[in-house]
Order: sequence, then structure tokens, then C-alpha cells
Amino acid sequence: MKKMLIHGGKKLSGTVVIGGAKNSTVALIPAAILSRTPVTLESVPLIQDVYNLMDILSEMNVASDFNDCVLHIDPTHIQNVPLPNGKIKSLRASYYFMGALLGRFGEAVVGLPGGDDIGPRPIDQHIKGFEALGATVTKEHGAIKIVAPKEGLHGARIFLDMVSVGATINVILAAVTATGRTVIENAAKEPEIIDLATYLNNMGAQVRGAGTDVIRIEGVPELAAHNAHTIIPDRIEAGTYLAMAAAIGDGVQVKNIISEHLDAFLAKLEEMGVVMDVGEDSIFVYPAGDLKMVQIKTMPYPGFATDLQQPITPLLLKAEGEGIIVDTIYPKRVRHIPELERMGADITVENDVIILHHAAHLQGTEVTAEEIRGGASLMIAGLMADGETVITKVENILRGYDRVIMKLRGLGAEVELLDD
Ligand SMILES: CC(=O)N[C@H]1[C@@H](OP(=O)(O)OP(=O)(O)OC[C@H]2O[C@@H](n3ccc(=O)[nH]c3=O)[C@H](O)[C@@H]2O)O[C@H](CO)[C@@H](O)[C@@H]1O
Ligand SMILES: C=C(OP(=O)(O)O)C(=O)O
Repeated sequence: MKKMLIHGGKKLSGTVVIGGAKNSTVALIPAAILSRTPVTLESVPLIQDVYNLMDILSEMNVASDFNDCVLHIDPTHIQNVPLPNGKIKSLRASYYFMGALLGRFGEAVVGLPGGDDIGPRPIDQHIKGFEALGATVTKEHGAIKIVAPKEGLHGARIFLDMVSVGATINVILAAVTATGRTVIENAAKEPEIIDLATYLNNMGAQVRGAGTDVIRIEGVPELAAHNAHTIIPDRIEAGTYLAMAAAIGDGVQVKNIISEHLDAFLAKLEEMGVVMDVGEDSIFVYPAGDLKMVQIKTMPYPGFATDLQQPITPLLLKAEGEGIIVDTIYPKRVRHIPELERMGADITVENDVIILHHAAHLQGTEVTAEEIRGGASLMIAGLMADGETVITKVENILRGYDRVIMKLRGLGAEVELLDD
């Protein structure tokens, strides 16, 4: 286990370049096994989730190599092996091997996924989707076994009971090579879903409507990659650095941004009084003056992202008045709150509502990153705080934030990784 040591209180300035989106990458890597030819991904973030997915690929005899943000995956010698345990448990998105293996082999045995402990994360909608395509789904010793009928999967109309990124992607992965037409209604509209559809369509798939709540898929017999795919910028990483820049910046440029992907978040920063220059693919954040307190309610895209409620929380502590955060996606995603409280924040949770007030200053101490975005929240708080902050369980941050120590140092932060 590693710790992050932060000497807080130093203003940050300079430029930070955002990496490829984690939540695209972790879908695109499993999706690569649908290709009959080698696949190249560009702008891949250096995060632990990628290395864990590469290990899972190697269990299936799929070779991969990762250098300079370029990931080559060769699925031409793939073997269909059961994946009940091991690295599957190390991340949430390993469940995309369910849809991808089902699409490629008509069969998948995949352990129940791990990932962030942010409250209940059922996968009933994924299963409902697979069953609608004709598959039989059973549970076997903590793993899910999914088997297509003899004649293969068939297209279907699937209305998702709730908007789910994971279920939308898993159904797409299974349906792209099913016979006939699949229509997903009440689909998630996240930019990462458009990225996946672009990637699959370049391999010969026919996915239409990604980015809207109705996705139509005409099944094709097989897929083959012919060009490299460049992953979209990570809007959550971008939001994290923007919040950090507003909280403790002395002029920070955040590059490689698609600002339209951050509309709800940028609107909140503006409402708070953060001054920014929004350019074509970068945003400059000016040093903050007096900030206005706001209320935040997380919603499916294009609403305010649940993954950004924790990173923006330390910034809210700088504003006067009472602030309220309601996470409608993951109401129990509050494990950073007691940690922030120990750093001196006036912050509580009542009936799943986070209530906070202005904090004149935060004090460094030892805190725990119980999950990725909670960890990001503590990282920003540590940079704002007086004295030294030690963040334990920092693996939860490193699994999803590209070269975070290097990027923070590039902005002038005093931060280092220590072995436990
Ligand atoms: C790898 C990845 O892309 N992770 C993101 C993805 O997670 P993930 O895809 O797991 O999240 P979902 O969009 O599926 O979850 C949305 C809501 O639906 C519920 N639900 C979901 C599926 C299901 O079968 N049944 C069910 O009840 C969940 O508990 C949650 O309340 O979207 C989340 C919500 O934007 C983000 O926080 C995660 O960063
Ligand atoms: C919850 C997250 O990730 P995952 O779905 O991979 O656990 C996240 O990125 O904030």
C-alpha cells in the first residue's frame, strides 16, 4: 500500500494536460476482443485500471503492450477462458468482459466486479439486457455465467429501468454482433458511450444514436479494427484540476478539454464566481476572489456528474454560507466526509444530504482515500490545508488519475508517494 504526502498551502500555477478518459478506456479495452485484427488505442491514461485490464487480457491469451500512452492489443489468438476471480475483482469495469465475451464467443463466465465502494451497485439491468438478447444468465459461486442460444443472440428492444452507463455499454457490446436490430431505450448519454460507438463503428459495427437516449444497433457478423482510435479527454480528471485550480490556483491552464462535456460543472463554477477563459480545447482559471456558496444535485449526463461532487467539495468550503450536495446516483457516496471533518471542515451528512459551511482554514492530518473521487477530494483539501496531509489507500486514486504526482508537481505542488 502507498501513501501520498502533501505539504499544503502552496499556490499552484502553470499548465496541466488532461489524459484520455478512464471511463472510455476501461470499456474500449474489453471491447477490443470483438476485433478479428489487432487494435491500437491512443491517448491511453497511465492508470492502474489499464494494467489490471491488460492482465485480464493476458489470461485470455490476448497480448498487449503499453508505451507512450499507446496501447496495442492483439486479440487474434484469443481463447475463451472463464474469468471467475483474480484481477476481475480489482475493478468495476471488468464487467464489460461479460458483454464482450458474449458477443465474441456466445458465452462468458465472469466474476462479480469489484471497484469503488460507493454504496450498492447492482447489475440487474445488464442481466436484463443479456436475457432480452436471448442469453441465459446463471450465478455460479460468485461468478455470472451467460450463454447465448445455439442459433446465437438476436436483436431486441430493451427499455432500461434506470439510466445506466454500464448496462448501456454492456448491451451494446453484446448486440453489435447479434442477428438483427437492437434498440436500447432510456440509454445513458455519456460522452464515453459516444466514444465507444465511434470505436466500434470504425471496426464495422452499426451503432446509431449514441449520445441520445435511444440507441439503435444493426448486428453485423464480425468486427475488425483498421485504424488507431484516439480516446476522448477525461472530463472527470479535467473537472478535478479545474476545481483544484479555483481552490488553490494562482492562474492555471487546463489543456486537452472538451468543454461541452463539462457544461453542468462549468455552470456551477461560474455560479460560484470562478473566473475562467474557456478556449477551444483548454480552460484558464484565474485566481479566485470571493466565492458564492451553491447547491449541487448529481444527475445522469448531461447533469452534474456524481464523480465530480467530491472533487468540488473542498472548493465549496471556501465560500460563505451553507452549501448542500445531494448525490442522486450514489446517495451513500459520502466516505470522504468524516475525513474532511477531521481536517477542520464544518461538514456533515444528514439523511444522505451533505451539508457544509465555510471553513476559514483546513489543517493537514492523516486521512484515508476510501474511493477514487473521495481521494481526489482529500488531495485538493490537502493542497489547501496548512501543514502536512498524509493520504492512505492512495491506490484508489492511482487506479484512475493519470500520472497524478507528476502533474501536481508540474503545477508547483509539494507532493510525494511513500511506501507504507
Ligand atoms: C467505469 C465507469 O464508467 N464508471 C462510471 C459508471 O459506473 P456504472 O456504469 O457502474 O454506473 P451506472 O450508470 O450503471 O449506475 C447508475 C445508477 O444505476 C444503478 N444501477 C445500475 C445498473 C444496474 O444494473 N442497476 C442499477 O440499479 C446504480 O446503482 C446507480 O445508482 O457510471 C457512474 C455514474 O455516472 C460513474 O460514477 C462511474 O464512474
Ligand atoms: C466510480 C468510479 O469508477 P468505477 O466505476 O470504475 O468504480 C469513478 O470513476 O468515479
